[in-house]
Amino acid sequence: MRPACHARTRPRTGVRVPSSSSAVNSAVRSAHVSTARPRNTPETSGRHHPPKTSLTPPPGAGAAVRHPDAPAPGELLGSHYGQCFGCGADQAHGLHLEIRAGEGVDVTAEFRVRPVHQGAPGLAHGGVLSTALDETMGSLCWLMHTIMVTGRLETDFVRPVPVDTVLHLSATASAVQGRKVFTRATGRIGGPDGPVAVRAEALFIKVQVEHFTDHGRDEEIKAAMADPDQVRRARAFEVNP
Ligand SMILES: CCCCCCCCCCCCCC(=O)SCCNC(=O)CCNC(=O)[C@H](O)C(C)(C)COP(=O)(O)OP(=O)(O)OC[C@H]1O[C@@H](n2cnc3c(N)ncnc32)[C@H](O)[C@@H]1OP(=O)(O)O
Repeated sequence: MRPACHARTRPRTGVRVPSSSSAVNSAVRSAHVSTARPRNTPETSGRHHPPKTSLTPPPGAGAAVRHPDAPAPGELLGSHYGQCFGCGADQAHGLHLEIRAGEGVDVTAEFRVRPVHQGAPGLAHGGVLSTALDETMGSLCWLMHTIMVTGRLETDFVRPVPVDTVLHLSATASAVQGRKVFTRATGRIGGPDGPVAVRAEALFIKVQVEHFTDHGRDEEIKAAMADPDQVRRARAFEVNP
């Protein structure tokens, strides 16, 4: 049940489509690239959170703890919501991640990049790769029996990921402090021990189920609450925080 929005900021009007590869090259070369560093202030970010260091667990943060009723190691976690872009089976263009529990507070998953996930020709879109990492880290909530949402996510894109590549994902929760859960993830290509193509660190914030019911669009919330399986899961979270 997570919102996934992509705002297109580039104006569509007045864009010339180059007709040859040399025209493409010159269009690329002449693109204006700003070197100004964005300021991260309450005015520009909307919130007053320290940027980089907030992904590093502070001294005194505790270890993430595997819930006694967490899925067994190797068990498929299943989708939390059929329409989820990351794990839902009902999303035609979604990532269809099937995520498995690890032995600690960790998970693994595989993601095959499809043509609908392209950014550059033949290559996965970086935002899609971030989504795969985000979803994998978000699924750690099942191992801790807590509900959490992404507060901050930082991705390193180390290698390009071609279409049809299987990205071998793994994620772990490194620490917990109050409502903050510190996580990290990697995506490898060529096998589970292959070279790292993408990696991320993220800060998840524990929330109550009202985070979704208060803010989600009514029709989806009503449908989700009418689904007995969703209700069972939401209740399980509330009685086993
Ligand atoms: C029916 C139900 C079914 C349920 C299904 C479950 C599905 C799960 C799906 C998973 C899908 C996959 C996952 C997805 O895609 S989840 C979708 C993407 N994420 C969101 O939409 C979240 C939107 N943001 C919010 O709602 C609020 O900002 C939240 C809830 C995150 C915090 O607002 P809230 O008012 O509650 O808390 P707070 O502001 O007092 O902050 C608390 C603490 O956290 C620290 N902090 C906060 N933000 C940041 C930041 N950016 N950098 C650094 N630090 C940050 C903050 O400093 C403070 O620290 P401290 O002062 O305590 O030290």
